[in-house]
Amino acid sequence: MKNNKIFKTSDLQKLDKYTIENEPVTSLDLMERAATVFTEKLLIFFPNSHIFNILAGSGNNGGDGYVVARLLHQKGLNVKAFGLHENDCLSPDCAVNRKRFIDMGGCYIEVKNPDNLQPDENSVLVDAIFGAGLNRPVTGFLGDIIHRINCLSHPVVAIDMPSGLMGEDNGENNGAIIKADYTFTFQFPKLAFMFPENVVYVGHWEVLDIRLHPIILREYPAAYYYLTEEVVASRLLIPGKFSHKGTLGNTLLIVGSYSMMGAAMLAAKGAIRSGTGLLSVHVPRKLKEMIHLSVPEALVEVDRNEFCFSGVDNLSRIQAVGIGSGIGTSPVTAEGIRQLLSVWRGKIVLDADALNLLAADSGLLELLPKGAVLTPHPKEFERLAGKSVNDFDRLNKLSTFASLHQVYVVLKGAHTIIATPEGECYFNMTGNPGMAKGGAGDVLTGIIAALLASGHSSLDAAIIGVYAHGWAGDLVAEEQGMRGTRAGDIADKLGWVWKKMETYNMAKQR
Ligand SMILES: NC(=O)C1=CN([C@@H]2O[C@H](COP(=O)(O)OP(=O)(O)OC[C@H]3O[C@@H](n4cnc5c(N)ncnc54)[C@H](OP(=O)(O)O)[C@@H]3O)[C@@H](O)[C@H]2O)[C@@H](O)CC1
Ligand SMILES: Nc1ncnc2c1ncn2[C@@H]1O[C@H](COP(=O)(O)OP(=O)(O)O)[C@@H](O)[C@H]1O
Ligand SMILES: [K+]
Repeated sequence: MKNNKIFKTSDLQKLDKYTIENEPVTSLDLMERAATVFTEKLLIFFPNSHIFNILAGSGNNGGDGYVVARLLHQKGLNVKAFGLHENDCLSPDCAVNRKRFIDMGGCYIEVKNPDNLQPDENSVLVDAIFGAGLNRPVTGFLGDIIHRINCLSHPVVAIDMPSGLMGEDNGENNGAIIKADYTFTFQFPKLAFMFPENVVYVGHWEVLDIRLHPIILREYPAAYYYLTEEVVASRLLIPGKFSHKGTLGNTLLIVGSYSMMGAAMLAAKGAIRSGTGLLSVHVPRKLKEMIHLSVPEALVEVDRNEFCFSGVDNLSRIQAVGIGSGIGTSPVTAEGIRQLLSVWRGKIVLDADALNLLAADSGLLELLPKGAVLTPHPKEFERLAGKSVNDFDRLNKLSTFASLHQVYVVLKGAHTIIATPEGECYFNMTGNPGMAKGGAGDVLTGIIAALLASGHSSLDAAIIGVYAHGWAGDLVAEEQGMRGTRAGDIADKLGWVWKKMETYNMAKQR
């Protein structure tokens, strides 16, 4: 798990230095390696383009740009490099590579005035002005250049980072930032790529492996991680030959109210597809038949109240509770939750209205068992933790909230974030906008509850559940497109996802 780290861009120099000293490799060769994988990727995305204009700054990002220019030139492609240097103070590797490009007859144009930047028609622009070395907002000459590039209609591909974007916090970044269509970044995704507000700059991004030293990647600390199939699948518990419904956990879902019955069914469908031995669904009396009909495998437990949740009596055979989807926020339900949290110290996942009730009464928050999993979307999280000024601020609030209350918080979004009480955050990489539909979150609650009941820790249930849910959504989108994706389809595809993870897991064990 610890290998998929999102380091800070300011740590990059140390990772770089360690690699250079211990591989060993010269910094020039490392630059050559990085620019080579970038060029390969560029040509996959633009195989039929013959005109490339490289926009090169004065640091090592610019150095990469000059190497890319040389490699494209060597392939016989039409390349022009624009030198965007405020003075002639280039980094040593940038200077060497600019010279190499010019010496081999490459077309080099030095731009001293933004108006003189005239890219070729139909060219692909490669942004190599700034990368990870950016340490202040871009203004002045280079700011004007960036504004000018953003007004053009050419496709823009950024090397490592869109120039002007800080790796982490852009809250106070009022400088110019390149709006790239693609960003091919080195070794690990940068934290800023995870934030919705930066998608306009980063575009579609991919990580390129430039083989920084494996020891430093493993040892160097990070607080942020991203999820991959390998790390997620390895956490999934596989039922043994002699497992039976009694050993695979009994999940209790407390879901639904008279006006929100669909949420109950979707959560139940998510759970029943996620390996729980038994599923009990606690619903108001009015919903009893619907659960029987839509999820016949579930045991249905009926609330004393006809229309909404008001309390549970017997939790003795339950391994995990999932509560919230469609329960409403009536005072009766708030009292029911208080009663539940006063007695239940085991595994629990809380979603939707359960979170809204916690937000309305901090006394309830204090009753949460240690290690509870909360699955808010951004609005629900705002109710719990207050407004955030930007995405980076929200991330900090998320971490603080998880540590303060000793809970795992799953902040749902395009890159759902799982924040732990220890201050770590895991970013999910599966899922697609087709999942932005009512009910998708209810399915997730069911999945996480079932994973908790079947023996997974809170962290593993959250990580596996989020990843699997997004993957199932991707499979649905592949088959029938994003527009037609329904929340229920996500639940139906889960079987495939578990099968793939189990196969992966078993192949690893062999
Ligand atoms: N290990 C890896 O992953 C590898 C990384 N490689 C590549 O190196 C890139 C990082 O290179 P880099 O450190 O030279 O920084 P880069 O972004 O080119 O900036 C240059 C200089 O600009 C300055 N500056 C900062 N902000 C400014 C501003 N607003 N306006 C004006 N000036 C500003 C600042 O210097 P200062 O002015 O502070 O002295 C800074 O040092 C990385 O993104 C990747 O492409 C690969 O080649 C090999 C392996
Ligand atoms: N653009 C997106 N990319 C990936 N996943 C998404 C996207 N939009 C929404 N999702 C996922 O869909 C689910 C929506 O959940 P939620 O907002 O709680 O909906 P509901 O409450 O209606 O069930 C979350 O798991 C979220 O991560
Ligand atoms: K760049």
